[in-house]
Amino acid sequence: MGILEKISEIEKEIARTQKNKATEYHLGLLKAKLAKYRAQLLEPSKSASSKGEGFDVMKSGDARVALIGFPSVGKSTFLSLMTSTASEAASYEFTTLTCIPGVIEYKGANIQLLDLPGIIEGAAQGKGRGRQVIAVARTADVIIMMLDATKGEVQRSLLEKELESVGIRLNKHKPNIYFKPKKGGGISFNSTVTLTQCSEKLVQLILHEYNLQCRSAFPRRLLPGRVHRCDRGQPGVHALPVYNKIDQISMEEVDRLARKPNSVVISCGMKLNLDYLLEMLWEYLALTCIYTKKRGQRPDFTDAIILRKGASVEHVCHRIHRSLASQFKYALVWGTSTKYSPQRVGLTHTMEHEDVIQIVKK
Ligand SMILES: Nc1nc2c(ncn2[C@@H]2O[C@H](COP(=O)(O)OP(=O)(O)OP(=O)(O)O)[C@@H](O)[C@H]2O)c(=O)[nH]1
Ligand SMILES: [K+]
Ligand SMILES: [Mg+2]
Repeated sequence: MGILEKISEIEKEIARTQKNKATEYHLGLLKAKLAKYRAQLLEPSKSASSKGEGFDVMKSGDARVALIGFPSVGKSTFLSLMTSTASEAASYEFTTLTCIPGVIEYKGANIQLLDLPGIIEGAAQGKGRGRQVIAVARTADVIIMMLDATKGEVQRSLLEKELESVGIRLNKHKPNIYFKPKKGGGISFNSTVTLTQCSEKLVQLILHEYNLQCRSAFPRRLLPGRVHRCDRGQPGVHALPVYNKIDQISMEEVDRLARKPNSVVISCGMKLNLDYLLEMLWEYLALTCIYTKKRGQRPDFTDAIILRKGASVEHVCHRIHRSLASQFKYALVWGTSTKYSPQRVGLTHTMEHEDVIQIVKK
């Protein structure tokens, strides 16, 4: 039996099982199985990826951003506008059939931007190219959820549903369950709220289904009737909702969309608000630019070291040279991360955006 058939079998069984106290465990297990199979749908299949379908794009640059959305919302138009790569755009759906990479150069960073085919409802279950598209999306640091401003709110919730069903975390939620590897093995159960709809035993069964016995679980909040995906500590991908084509709607409507939490409104056609989108993207990516300086010389502002937010002096050392950290004596740092400029710091000092660093070796 293929995965799709297994999924539909389980869905049927869930539908015909009466929901009550006696069937609670059974239903919980069915849902856990369902979640497991759906996740398997996204695992890259050897046959699909080797056929040169253009989905195996090499990661390059300092970060990766994927454009996800329904057909004809303007993903390719956006890529062609923001990068030097041209991706064919047209007024018919499914113009783009592969993954097309471009590079956005911003604040000294090279951000890889991926144009992808439009997804359709049910993409998560493997409809259309959904499976490949979502597999690429999972490799991105940030997803731009592109929406057509003329299409109304329903589009956004459909897209969010697709992404959430495959465990792509959207900004509004914190993960409900997370895991920390535990050396001794076994499951230790902890909840930070009173459990009214589920019990420790059910959680243990679900975790067992996921083969996670050797990890400890800390469910924060278990919602009735829902099995939460367990991502085995994988960091989530953050999604930024962007409404395109605002040139087609009224000012009132633009204003309403722009005020929604975490949303950005743009028009690729009229090049409106693209700078703001880049700023938001930069914040979502949380990258930090560090400039280096040699003793007695001015900082080199032409060549920044791009690191994740929260990076330490040690991270900077590793980026410059593999063995630098072992020869490290101290560093002088100028910028917002220090009280004085320059300040003498050690390897654990946390760098901030646009700090200047001079490393002194032993
Ligand atoms: N009015 C208006 N039209 C736009 C805008 N951006 C894109 N379009 C048009 O929307 C249509 C679809 O654009 P594409 O860039 O092909 O959209 P896509 O999301 O890549 O589509 P698929 O690859 O088919 O999924 C084209 O006719 C574009 O010219 C915009 O800001 N305003
Ligand atoms: K199109
Ligand atoms: Mg396209």
